[in-house]
Amino acid sequence: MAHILIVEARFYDHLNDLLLAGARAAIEAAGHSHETLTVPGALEVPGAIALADESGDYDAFVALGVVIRGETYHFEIVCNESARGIMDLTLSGLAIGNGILTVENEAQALARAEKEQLDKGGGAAAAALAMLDLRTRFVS
Ligand SMILES: Nc1c(NC[C@H](O)[C@H](O)[C@H](O)CO)[nH]c(=O)[nH]c1=O
Ligand SMILES: CC(=O)[C@@H](O)COP(=O)(O)O
Repeated sequence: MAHILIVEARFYDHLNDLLLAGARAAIEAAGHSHETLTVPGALEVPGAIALADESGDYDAFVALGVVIRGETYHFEIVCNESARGIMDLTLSGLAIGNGILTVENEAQALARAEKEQLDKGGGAAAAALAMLDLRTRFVS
């Protein structure tokens, strides 16, 4: 059984609750355990994963959050830099699924966060487990 850390950027409570439900259901359906770490926003997710990995307590990570475009360029920064930070950690060998939504409005976020619709939380958990399988296969 693997132990998964879900790192959630809790910027929109109701949307995160939906993403968490999907991710947790997917992890439990696969027979694994999980715990959740909450950070303020998407920009803090890569650092939190890196710090948590230092503990050696986790086999894989699921990043969750919602970034909704506002009035300024900050949307691009938050989206691109959180994704880049997560990708850098992936390329360093961590098993991570990225379920940070980057959307134009709340309606788009809801459709993607709800388990009964696009279930991006569950999809990110599945991706993390797939990467863990690869890590187990290729890294002794
Ligand atoms: N606007 C959103 C943010 N912004 C906050 C940043 O992620 C970060 O926490 C802040 O800049 C302090 O370092 N974060 C989200 O997750 N979603 C947003 O819509
Ligand atoms: C995605 C964001 O950072 C956003 O919430 C910021 O809004 P604004 O660009 O209107 O300051």
